[in-house]
Amino acid sequence: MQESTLVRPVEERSSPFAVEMREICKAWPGVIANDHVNLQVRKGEIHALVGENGAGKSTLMNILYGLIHPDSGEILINGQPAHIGGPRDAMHLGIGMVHQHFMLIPPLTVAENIILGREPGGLGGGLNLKKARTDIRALSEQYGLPIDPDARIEDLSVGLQQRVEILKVLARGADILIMDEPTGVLTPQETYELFGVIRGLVAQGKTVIFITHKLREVLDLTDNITVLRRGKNAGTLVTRETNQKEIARLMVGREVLLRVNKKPAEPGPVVLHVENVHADSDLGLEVLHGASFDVHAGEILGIAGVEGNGQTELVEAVTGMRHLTSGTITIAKVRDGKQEVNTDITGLSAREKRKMGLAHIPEDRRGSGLVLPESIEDNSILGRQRWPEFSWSQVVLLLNKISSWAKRLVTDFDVRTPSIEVPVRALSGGNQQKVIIARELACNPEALVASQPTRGVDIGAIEFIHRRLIEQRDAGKAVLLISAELDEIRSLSDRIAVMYEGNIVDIVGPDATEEQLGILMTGGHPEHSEK
Ligand SMILES: Nc1ncnc2c1ncn2[C@@H]1O[C@H](COP(=O)(O)OP(=O)(O)OP(=O)(O)O)[C@@H](O)[C@H]1O
Repeated sequence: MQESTLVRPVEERSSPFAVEMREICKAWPGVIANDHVNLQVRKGEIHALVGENGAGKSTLMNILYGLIHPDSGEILINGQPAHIGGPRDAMHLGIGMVHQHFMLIPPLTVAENIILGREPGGLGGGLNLKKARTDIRALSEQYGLPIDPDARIEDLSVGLQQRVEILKVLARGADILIMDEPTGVLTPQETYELFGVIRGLVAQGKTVIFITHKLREVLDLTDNITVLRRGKNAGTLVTRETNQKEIARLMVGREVLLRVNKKPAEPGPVVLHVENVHADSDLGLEVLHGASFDVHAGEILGIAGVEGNGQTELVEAVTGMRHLTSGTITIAKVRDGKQEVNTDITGLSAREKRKMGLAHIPEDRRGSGLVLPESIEDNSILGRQRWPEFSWSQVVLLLNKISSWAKRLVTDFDVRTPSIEVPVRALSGGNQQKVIIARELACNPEALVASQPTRGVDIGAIEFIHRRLIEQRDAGKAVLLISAELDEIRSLSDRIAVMYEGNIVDIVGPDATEEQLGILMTGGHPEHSEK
């Protein structure tokens, strides 16, 4: 993807601003999300908007799209002052937003979704499905976004659903596309394809504002970068004149360790034993075909695999969220380097497994990790309400205990929030993830299952989370790490189990190359693998 770093001719770089946001201010209760923020995006460029979780990126983009009203500040679109009272105004100004969480209706077709909410006078007009189909085909062709207009959204992969979102925005006549972490939900292949699409869009005169936490993507794809830090401008950079280290420093305000520092593992006895596990998918088809592995005390076992090869179901089976059709799972307590008790936890519920010492950082933090409308305080004891230390026998004592517990987690894990009463919905993605990690680690587990632990979180938080996982390992815990990021798997794991078509096909050492792993992940057999 190296050739992709765009070096634009000078004339083009000095083209007029498509978007100019001046001195934008927006305060939420207890936090200033945008504090006199400025953003200048030239027509026809890919502009990266980066910053730590909670830096104010989504707030700024929601203001540009009219979803939030700024307290003060000025917006100019194509050099003209603009009043953006709502998304309808934004659309009229040619601004479109590709949301992080798709806004599509799953049982409807692509064409029906694109028609819905379309502005009269836009593509096709009215509810003429036939015309819509033709127009979608034309747009697909023009921008290199092939899609079947009659496919149902629920039958499409995440990558294709995103394609529909992009088409929807284009069909409404958008010239300026805001993309809020579009790669967060994509596989590496889908990301690669998306980059091709984005390059095609700007080649045809569109302007793209691209929010991401992945600095490699910033360097590969964008032309200029605006960095926000704690609600303020931290800097603007020309992509081809900068590097990961400089961007990271601007984002976080200090040097960030981009590689993981760790000493060699000192593995002890087996803590988590998974043997010959079979389980069915939601549709009743077998997805796990006898997966087996052990995780030892004091080691991180990484699971690598192309997404969709049973990793999600494996995590659910191990943590008690999916029924096993056969197989065995045991967890052992290890004290002073020796196994004390070994318990069969195969058929236990998630709550019972947690009680036996199995902690879980779930993949889907918004769905199964947190209760979004509830406070940090309430979320900090989620799954532990029935534990003896939180007994209801002395209510006042109990409330004080929960409050000081939540405060401690917030301090220890650097959760950026004005107070513990704040609903977790109002926290940024990375801070939500920290609440889950704090809660799970604070119960001193024997084994930790960490599923996509750094998805959607910023580099400062990634460094923090990686350090915590290694601390768990060094404290003699067994850590099972599932991640779609091969770099993350390779830098953290002491051994790497490769998953392919519902099975663990091999377990290799930490020095396996990306290429060797890639071959295993696609069903091949490289020569150098060690059990
Ligand atoms: N609706 C809201 N109510 C209260 N506070 C909010 C709301 N939306 C955002 N905030 C707060 O405003 C600040 C900026 O949040 P914002 O979502 O803009 O950050 P971000 O840079 O997009 O973060 P992330 O990378 O995690 O998505 C955070 O402190 C967040 O908790």
